[in-house]
Amino acid sequence: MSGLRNAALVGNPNAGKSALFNALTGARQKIANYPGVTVERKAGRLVLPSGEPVELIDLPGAYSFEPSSPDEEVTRKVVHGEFAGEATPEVLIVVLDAANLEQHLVFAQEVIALGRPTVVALNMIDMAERDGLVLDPNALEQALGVPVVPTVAVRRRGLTELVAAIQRAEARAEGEGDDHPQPHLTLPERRLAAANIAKGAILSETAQHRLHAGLDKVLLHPWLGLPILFALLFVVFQAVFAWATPFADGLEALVALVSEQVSALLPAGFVRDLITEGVLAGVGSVVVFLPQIVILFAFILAMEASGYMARAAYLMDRMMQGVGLSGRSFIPLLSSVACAIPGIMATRSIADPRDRLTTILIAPLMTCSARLPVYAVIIAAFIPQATVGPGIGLQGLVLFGLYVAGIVGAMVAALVLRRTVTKGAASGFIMELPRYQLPRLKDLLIGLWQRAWVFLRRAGTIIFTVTIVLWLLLSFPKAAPGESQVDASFAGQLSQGLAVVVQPIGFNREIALALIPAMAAREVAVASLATTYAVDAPDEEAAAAGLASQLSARWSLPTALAFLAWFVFAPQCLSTIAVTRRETNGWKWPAFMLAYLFSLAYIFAGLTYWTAVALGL
Ligand SMILES: Nc1nc2c(ncn2[C@@H]2O[C@H](COP(=O)(O)OP(=O)(O)OP(=O)(O)O)[C@@H](O)[C@H]2O)c(=O)[nH]1
Ligand SMILES: [Mg+2]
Repeated sequence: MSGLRNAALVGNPNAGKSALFNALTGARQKIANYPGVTVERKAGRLVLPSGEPVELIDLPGAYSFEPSSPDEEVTRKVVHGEFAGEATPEVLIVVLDAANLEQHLVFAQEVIALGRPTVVALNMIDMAERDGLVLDPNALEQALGVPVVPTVAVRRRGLTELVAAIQRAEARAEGEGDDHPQPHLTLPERRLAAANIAKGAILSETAQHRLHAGLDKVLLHPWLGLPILFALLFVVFQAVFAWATPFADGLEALVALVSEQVSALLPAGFVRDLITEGVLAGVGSVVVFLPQIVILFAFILAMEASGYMARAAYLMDRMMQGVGLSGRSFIPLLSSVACAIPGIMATRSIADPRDRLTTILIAPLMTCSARLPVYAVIIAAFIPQATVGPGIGLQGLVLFGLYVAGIVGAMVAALVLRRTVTKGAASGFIMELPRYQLPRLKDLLIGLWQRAWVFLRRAGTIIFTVTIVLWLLLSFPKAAPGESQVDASFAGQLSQGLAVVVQPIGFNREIALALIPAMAAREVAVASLATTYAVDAPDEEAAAAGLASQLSARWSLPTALAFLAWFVFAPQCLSTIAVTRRETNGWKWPAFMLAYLFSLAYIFAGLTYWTAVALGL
């Protein structure tokens, strides 16, 4: 063979190929702790102990020779000698992550089966040791039929042995025909073999490592994984209602007590009404949902800290591919459960611009925590506290349904967008799973405190301000005797036009009135309704009744259901629109987002209302 001898580093992403390449050639390839760092071939020079130079090629990581992304395509072409201007590598150096042996052996077998002179670098031995794994390189060598050299690329351990093995392989390449191509196994066969080979090569593992591997077997099971995820989410929403009720009742009683005290202490008039009808009724009606927010986030934070959330993204990947997105969109969408704003910012990690735009456009459909008070107050007012099965509360079930409606809406929207406005194919997704960990109580409490604080600060700023402005607009001008105060007020008159528009979908005037200030923040809808009914109450006693009982007395069930459907879709949040403008550099996409979400909200609220009316609910 003429020219320089050559050898190529192949293996799964994040195995340490580039780290080995740098250590062997003195190059400075970028290495980083996530898969997909190297995306093109890079060549360097390695001098063998015999003094002969070899061209060493660093390749992008791949999971198989059936490429699913452009970087994997590069790997396949180079190895098969189809890469223009590149000779077929004589020697293949398979790099394995010793701590993820079973996973990495799947592709390794495919490489070895080519029958080319091959050397296996059993890399990251240090990580395996840290995990409590003791490996037997000889057993691995026997099973694979090629030399295996343990290495720690970043500490240059095992490099001399590896270079010696490469030299022997180059010598074999000269002889040619030493290694025989092996029969091609199918993917399931290779998976099974990988499991067996890994088992044979692992001398001992700690109980903890076994536990974690066992957990993954169940939680990531192709059939069981998703049902377990959904069952878990179901439990979360049950808990949001079941556990929060006593605390929410307590808070509500406290707000009522303060309101009573204020009424008793202050003389009747402007200030007293402002405090009781505006601040306490309005802001108080939102603050009582603090326990629910805290419970929801306790679950989310625990799932994140334990390492389960990354696995949920992994599970969702297939489903996301089905609608033209990848698992990479999962984390931004999941953050949107807290709030669409950090969710939309998190899309910066999505490389494909169309993937990213689609994710931004559907992020507001994920149920953000600002919607929780809206949902919760309507559910408390209209859905009985019944159980529909052993331990399954109807209220929690409805809440779960609303979250699912948001997710389904987002997926359908993505599907449609990917076929129309943001046309394109799904891009691949790879993700290394983090270690399982018991969440630390202190971190959990800090996280919860931060969430609670964000919620309370919103109540004390945006919601407080908007509610006071609304109260002023509702309270003036004063109604003539016999006339309704809301009818007579500025706010009442202002909302008249909107009331006509939303009347066909079953919304009454108070809802129309609530929709405008709720653009500032969704929770304001609750505060606004509470303030409106407090101002409108015929007497003190009616005014003091909680918002839920006011609603159940004044609204029909179809109206309440239509209101819920509206909030699943409506983009009632100016900050989300603003952040979309910033992230997409213009008004085109936020305008599009507003238009399609309001249309969906109107259509689904209307459908819900008229279906409910037709069913005689
Ligand atoms: N502890 C330890 N870390 C290693 C070892 N080898 C590589 N790493 C680290 O593992 C990470 C991945 O290494 P890379 O060399 O970028 O992996 P790669 O196989 O080139 O990955 P892609 O280019 O994505 O295919 C980096 O953070 C390295 O510092 C090792 O032997 N021990
Ligand atoms: Mg690399």
